[in-house]
Amino acid sequence: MKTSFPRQDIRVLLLEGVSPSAVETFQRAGYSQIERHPGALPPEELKSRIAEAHILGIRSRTQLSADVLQSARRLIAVGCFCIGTNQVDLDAARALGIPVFNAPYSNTRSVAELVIAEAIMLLRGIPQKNMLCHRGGWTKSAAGSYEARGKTLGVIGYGHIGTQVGVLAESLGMQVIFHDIEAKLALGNARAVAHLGELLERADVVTLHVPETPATRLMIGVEELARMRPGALLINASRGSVVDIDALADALRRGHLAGAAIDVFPVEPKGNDEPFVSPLIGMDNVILTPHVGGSTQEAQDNIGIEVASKLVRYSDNGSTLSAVNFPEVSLPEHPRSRRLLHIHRNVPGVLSRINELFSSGNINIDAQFLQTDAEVGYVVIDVAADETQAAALKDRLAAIPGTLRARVLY
Ligand SMILES: NC(=O)C1=CN([C@@H]2O[C@H](COP(=O)(O)OP(=O)(O)OC[C@H]3O[C@@H](n4cnc5c(N)ncnc54)[C@H](O)[C@@H]3O)[C@@H](O)[C@H]2O)C=CC1
Ligand SMILES: O=C(O)CCC(=O)C(=O)O
Repeated sequence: MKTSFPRQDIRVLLLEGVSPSAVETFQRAGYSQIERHPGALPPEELKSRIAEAHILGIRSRTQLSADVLQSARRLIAVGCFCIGTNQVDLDAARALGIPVFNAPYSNTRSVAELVIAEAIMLLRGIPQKNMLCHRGGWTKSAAGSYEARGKTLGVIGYGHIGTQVGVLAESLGMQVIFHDIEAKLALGNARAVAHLGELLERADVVTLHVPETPATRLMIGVEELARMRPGALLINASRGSVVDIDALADALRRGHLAGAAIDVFPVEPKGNDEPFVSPLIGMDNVILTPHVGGSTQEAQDNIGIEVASKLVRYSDNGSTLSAVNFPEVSLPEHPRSRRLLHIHRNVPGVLSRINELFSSGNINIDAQFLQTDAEVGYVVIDVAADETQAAALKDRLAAIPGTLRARVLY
């Protein structure tokens, strides 16, 4: 397997309409083999395409399972051009020596703005009024229409997005309560509640901002919906797996909830040419959006630059800073040395074999960096060697038992 290349030989595959700003970032760094697809690929095509790619960029729809990743023989890194990384089997990627990067803040504000807009629209009953006007009807009435001021917003998951939503909601005069599994600094006048049930019982508007994890799967089901106040509103711009969508449809049909705004679904179309199917279709009091919480020009431009820069930095320099599944190493430049990267299973004996290789060969090490986690070790070695010597060293490193990936940087 060839794992060391000049930049112009590195193949970058960008799926799901990743922003052109990513392409420009790669090009500016000297990468020329960049392929960009507007949608996600079906599993079999994905497998055959990533077998040839060295760097892969995806958004939320591409499922990188352990099985798919097995096909990625040449892959050196994955970039999730979004916040969520639940679509990637991160452990499987790590076990193959593939770091995964994301953009943890670039679309935070976009999601928060949409959520606040939806809260106001739902409180005013605008979705129903809008639909009726489209059908030639007219409901000029204040019934069921409320100001946001003075209402209680319940934020579930008080992280980057949840806190932004809270700050914006307070500026409208809303009272903010939140529930999180971690102890969180409450911003402004926001208050943590004792447990999820209390939040559901007190909030006029409940908004979800948790990641997809085993614990958040179906965290809002029949019982939780029943605990919400009659006439309350639910907003979900987190992940579709978090809400029992059939139970939600039932609560809306029965009038227990007055409305909902849903951006994420248990099953989402792979691209804009696939049909969207949901039990919520046809409900006038529900705002349905096609997973666009983070889809603004500003967010996508920033994400493109941020994630592509991280991938370029890893590819050119070996830095794994802010990788979500990998030992993090922030590396200086290496202007006068060849840099060798060695990723291995963190088992006894590998490091001594590496050091032995250099000492027995009488090779001068300019600098060495090491970071490990429970499963993976990442060693970076700068040596005074010419290109041929460095390539030979890389081959000998790759032959050490336990090696996952070995690379020499140009
Ligand atoms: N609709 C869209 O386009 C977008 C959706 N998202 C989704 O929003 C999620 C949240 O994003 P961020 O705020 O940036 O993440 P974050 O990691 O900053 O915050 C998540 C918060 O949820 C909390 N949490 C985790 N498990 C929990 C549980 N079981 N119960 C209560 N709280 C729990 C965490 O402690 C953390 O404070 C992302 O993971 C992603 O799935 C993110 C961006 C765009
Ligand atoms: O815009 C996207 O592709 C996905 C946005 C999202 O859900 C995320 O950033 O986690």
